[in-house]
Amino acid sequence: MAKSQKSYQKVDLKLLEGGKKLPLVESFYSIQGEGHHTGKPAYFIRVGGCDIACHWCDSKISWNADMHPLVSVDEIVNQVLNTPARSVVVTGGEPAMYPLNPLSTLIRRNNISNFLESSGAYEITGQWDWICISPKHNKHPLKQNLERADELKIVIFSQSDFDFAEQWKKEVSADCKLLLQPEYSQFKKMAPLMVEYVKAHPEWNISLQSHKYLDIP
Ligand SMILES: C[S@@+](CC[C@H](N)C(=O)[O-])C[C@H]1O[C@@H](n2cnc3c(N)ncnc32)[C@H](O)[C@@H]1O
Ligand SMILES: Nc1nc2[nH]cc(C(=O)O)c2c(=O)[nH]1
Ligand code: SF4
Ligand SMILES: [Mg+2]
Repeated sequence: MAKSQKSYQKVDLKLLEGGKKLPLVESFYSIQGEGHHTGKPAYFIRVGGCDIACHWCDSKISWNADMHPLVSVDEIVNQVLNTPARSVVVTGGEPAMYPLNPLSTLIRRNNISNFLESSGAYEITGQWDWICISPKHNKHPLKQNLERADELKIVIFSQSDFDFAEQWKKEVSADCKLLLQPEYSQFKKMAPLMVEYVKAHPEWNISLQSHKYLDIP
């Protein structure tokens, strides 16, 4: 059967040797485009595999883990060390589907900060300097992940997502950064509503996917 790009194929966890290897979609040195740390240089590690299937996902290429090679975390982190990067963003796909202890530990052992981007729908393993949770309608985040989130980033696709955002705000810590991010294709429609919402609810801030405007990965 041909490998499908846009369908989820579960990777055999045994092949990952407890997280010493991970399916790697891509890795690149760029600028954190989203969220509280927008504008900071960071090395990105995009892990393959996600079964959550957000219809507007901008990383559908990553859904099928089978499409991407298993790469050792040593090799991945060695690539980081060939750059001046001081921070690493681990994203996907849904990276929390995998044991992340070996990767998170190795990044930190090299005195590099590690940031995680996750839907929060799976138990997050590893030690992280910054956890961004972006809750999804298809599979809700786990309570324990919300409690340890440094940043809550809600994608605003339609008006009802403002209520969705308020629902998750109740579950995060008092110092968690609260961000609303326009779904990219709905920018023109939702951005003006978001501006009014944030002016009326100043605990929320706006996050734009600035890398898309800078035309960088
Ligand atoms: C591709 S996801 C990977 C990490 C994880 N699966 C998650 O969803 O948080 C990275 C970030 O991009 C956001 N995102 C994905 N597609 C988007 C889109 N079309 N517009 C705005 N944000 C998007 C997600 O909500 C998430 O915060
Ligand atoms: N520049 C840049 N910043 C990002 N922040 C989060 C991203 C992601 O896909 O998780 C991302 C991304 O894909 N590119
Ligand atoms: S959870 Fe993240 S990677 Fe998975 S489909 Fe949604 S946006 Fe894409
Ligand atoms: Mg992205």
